[in-house]
Amino acid sequence: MHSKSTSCDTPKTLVIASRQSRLALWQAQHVSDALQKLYPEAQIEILGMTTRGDQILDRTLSKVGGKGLFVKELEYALADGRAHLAVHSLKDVPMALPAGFKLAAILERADPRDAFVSPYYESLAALPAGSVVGTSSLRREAMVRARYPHLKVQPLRGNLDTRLQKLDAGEYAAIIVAAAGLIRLDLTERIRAVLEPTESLPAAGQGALGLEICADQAQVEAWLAPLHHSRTAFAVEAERAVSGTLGGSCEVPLAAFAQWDGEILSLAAHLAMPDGSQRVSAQGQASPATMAQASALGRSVAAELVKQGAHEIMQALSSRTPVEVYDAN
Ligand SMILES: NCc1[nH]cc(CCC(=O)O)c1CC(=O)O
Repeated sequence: MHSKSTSCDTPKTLVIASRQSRLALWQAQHVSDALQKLYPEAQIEILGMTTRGDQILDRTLSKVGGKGLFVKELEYALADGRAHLAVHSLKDVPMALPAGFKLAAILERADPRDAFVSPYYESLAALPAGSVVGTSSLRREAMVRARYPHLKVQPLRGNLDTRLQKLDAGEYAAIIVAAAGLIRLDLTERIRAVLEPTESLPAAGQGALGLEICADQAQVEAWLAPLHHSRTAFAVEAERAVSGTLGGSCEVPLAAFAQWDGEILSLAAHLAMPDGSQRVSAQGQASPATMAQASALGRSVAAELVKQGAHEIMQALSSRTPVEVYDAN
């Protein structure tokens, strides 16, 4: 059970639920360090867990599971009181959390960009015709196929270390992964080129971490509040609203990226067919002062995508043969 909160305003113990991949554990440790700094007296523990998504990595994940597969076990630990919070890559968190859970804090975003990794070539543009690029993200696949139709895209599964091993084994000429993951794992030197948002628009939430708790744990929420970074939270709220409005899941090649310039939040989004054949895109700007206003920005950009034919693309996508697109990190 959760230790009953008393009137003390510092925690005695905080247990962080985490998946067991190297990236997930790094992220949990990062949050643990930040909490320890805030609460030097507290005992902070990481509870490593294997999720269903991790267990069936070697097999093809059905369309049914999706992002939820990687967060559910962590939510059971929260609900049981075995852990007070769970750390997630926000990109992997479904738009709507199950009843009884909430995101208590969003941490300041790290590098949101995609990274080009190759032992052989310095950029996508330098790859000879017919080169095989590894990625299991439909968004990245659509980008490569639209911009570099002479390249081949092949699925690339597994956590970051596995993906790098497959690259080094010669299965791919290059791979595209999130810069943030490589930077966190001290693999920055593997990045040959970062892809600017104008070239590869990031996925909603990429590079940001979210702390999930039981919705009724107001005391835990208050303890986590100092870690909340509200400019990041507004940006990712706008991005996630695009995805939420379109009914986006990890099966959808949707990009949504919001960036602050002074008091202006600019949001760009696009939805593409993975073969690069069709694409709708939209932008919007606002000066949100509340999460609701940030979300409204996302909904208006989504509405523009719909006007341009997003539903037709979604329709075409859903009639494709399901492919494995999800990667565990
Ligand atoms: N899709 C899996 C995933 N989820 C979070 C990250 C990286 C870290 C982040 O975006 O915060 C990755 C790896 C990748 O996309 O290459």
